[in-house]
Amino acid sequence: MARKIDLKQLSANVQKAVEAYENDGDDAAAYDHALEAIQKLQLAVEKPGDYAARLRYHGLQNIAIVMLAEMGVLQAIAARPDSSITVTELAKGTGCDELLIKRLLRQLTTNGICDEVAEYTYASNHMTQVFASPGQLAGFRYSTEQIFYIGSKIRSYLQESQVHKSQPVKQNAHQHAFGKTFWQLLASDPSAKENFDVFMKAARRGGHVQMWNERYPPVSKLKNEELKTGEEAVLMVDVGGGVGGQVGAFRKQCPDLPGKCILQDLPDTIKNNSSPPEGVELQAYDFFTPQPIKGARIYLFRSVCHDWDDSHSRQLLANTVAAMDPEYSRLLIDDWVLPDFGASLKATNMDINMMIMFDAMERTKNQWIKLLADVGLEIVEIYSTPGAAESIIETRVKR
Ligand SMILES: C[S@@+](CC[C@H](N)C(=O)[O-])C[C@H]1O[C@@H](n2cnc3c(N)ncnc32)[C@H](O)[C@@H]1O
Repeated sequence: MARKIDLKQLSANVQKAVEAYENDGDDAAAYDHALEAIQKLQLAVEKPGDYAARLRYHGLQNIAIVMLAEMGVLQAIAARPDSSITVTELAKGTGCDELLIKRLLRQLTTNGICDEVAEYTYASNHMTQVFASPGQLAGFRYSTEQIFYIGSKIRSYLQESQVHKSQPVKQNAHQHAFGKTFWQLLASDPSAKENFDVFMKAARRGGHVQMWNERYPPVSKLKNEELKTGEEAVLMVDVGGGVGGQVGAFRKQCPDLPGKCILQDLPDTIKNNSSPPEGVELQAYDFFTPQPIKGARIYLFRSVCHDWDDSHSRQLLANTVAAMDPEYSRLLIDDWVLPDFGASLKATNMDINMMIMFDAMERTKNQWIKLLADVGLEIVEIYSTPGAAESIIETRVKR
């Protein structure tokens, strides 16, 4: 039965939502509402077959972006923010084939990633500047090299594993495709490892990411607390903190608070960290072993548990819980807290990403409560910022 759709109402909704966004471009909720209204209208207008084709060929856009980035074309356009550039100039400047550049840029301009201002002449726009940045390009490489490859094996994965029939997972989809876990792959492939670290360090969700300390109001009250002092006192440990963007931002915000700030990650990540954050100590640490830093004020796990299934998450959390001072320490999780109804596409994308990479997941509030209780933690408060993807879950040792 054909659905009855009130296009007039949907376009009136768009107008209203866009006006609200125009009035306050910094209002994250207004931004989300505007995009949601536009998407509803687009889906109401678009014919199902066209929508299916759009999704089917979506990956080709990622492929074109990666090719143009490898060729240096995207960066060359972005390097000229105030003037246009012809295909002949691009071919000369990059040493790449003119016809290939024309074909790939035809694709990119239809997507608005740069502008076609005259025949075979292109200009950078606000999208080009962001898309050509190292962090975004690392993200596109990750999607083509990791996600697409797993996608090419997903049917054989289901057939062999029968996970969809609730069979226990012996291998996750990444292992099935690559013959190794994601972490083993990074350990054996320095270029994939470097790419992943660049991706993680960047504002990978398009510049809307706020650092944890901007989304966790109690940071501003730390100065009023009686914090531990002395050589051994530790203010914050960023566990599995990657290259240290989060702990670095915190140290910068609170340079005068007593206690060390420590960045922990796998030995290779620590060894390869060429620009460690100022005022932060680096420590190689495997979070499946006992936490060596006892009684820190804050232990942060940002985008860590979502990489692991419940059993591994319990192990890695328990290692730090054992090191906490029950009165003084707080363990913070910075991850998605999914709603039980009406999850966004951003959230569901990340959940499926975690499923195929790690047989892991983004969790709902009830799933977090259960997982944290299993390791002896209780939730003090969940801080969610409008427009931000993840929430900060503040926990303490159960009383
Ligand atoms: C998704 S990244 C998140 C990085 C960082 N917290 C952030 O939000 O940008 C997960 C991090 O966990 C680290 N990791 C993976 N296995 C680990 C282990 N066994 N011990 C310590 N860190 C580990 C990875 O090297 C990576 O830096």
